[in-house]
Amino acid sequence: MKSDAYALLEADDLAVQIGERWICCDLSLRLMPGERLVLIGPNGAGKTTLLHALAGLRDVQRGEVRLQGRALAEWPGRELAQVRGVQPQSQPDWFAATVMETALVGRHPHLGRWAWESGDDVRIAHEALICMGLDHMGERNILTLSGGERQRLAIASLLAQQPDLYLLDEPLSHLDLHYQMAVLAHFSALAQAGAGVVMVLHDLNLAARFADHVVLLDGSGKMVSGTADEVLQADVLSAAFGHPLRRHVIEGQVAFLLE
Ligand SMILES: Nc1ncnc2c1ncn2[C@@H]1O[C@H](COP(=O)(O)OP(=O)(O)OP(=O)(O)O)[C@@H](O)[C@H]1O
Repeated sequence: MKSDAYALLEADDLAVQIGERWICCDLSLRLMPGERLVLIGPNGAGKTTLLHALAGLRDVQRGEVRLQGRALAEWPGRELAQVRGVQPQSQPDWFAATVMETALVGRHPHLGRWAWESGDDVRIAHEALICMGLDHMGERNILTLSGGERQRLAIASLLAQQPDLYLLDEPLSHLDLHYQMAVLAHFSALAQAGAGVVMVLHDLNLAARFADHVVLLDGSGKMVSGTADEVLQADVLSAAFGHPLRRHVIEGQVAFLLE
């Protein structure tokens, strides 16, 4: 990744362990505003763990992660939440709330300590709901939403947060084809406008289409990191996933076929 100018997210010589297992041992990366990094790898390889380490949600065994040049550990929680947003893999709902109330949660890092949401906050949350096709459901109880609708609401809450860096853990899960493309196109547009995007994806074809950089974790503590073109090669992926793949370019788009 580029090394000049100001980096949104940087990791130096990062080593991350979970239980007895090493997820990665010497990961260095530099994500500039406008760039999209995709994490791929087999089940259990450590993508969520690495995403959480990059988000500052878990300790690392060695190395440092910096956001806008400042170590994650040095960010006060509220300021951190204004600058980096995380969409977790799943969000269990224990209590009833409306769709609009849940979208407005994304605004909380921007509110004063005792302040209520302003008209601007409601407008931003409403725009996020429009973006995810949920604006007609603002008063619905979230416990009545389908899996895909709940996922779109989680993304709407994150959009309402308006951070500079988005970290997305399987943002496409439960989504139909239309919303898979809509979500990836929207985050790409945010990147074009200067945001940084890190996302865990399982679909290699979509990774090829929407990644600038890729980190592949193979599940044994080894990883391959580079541009999308460097990492998304049939031999590399076949070895990591333990299944032979062929890479084709169809009408200008990379497509992987399973053998
Ligand atoms: N607290 C824990 N103690 C030990 N091992 C754990 C713990 N939490 C998770 N793991 C293991 O760490 C590994 C990495 O988990 P992680 O969720 O990061 O993988 P992943 O690549 O995101 O997987 P998936 O594609 O299935 O979502 C898994 O093998 C998981 O079982």
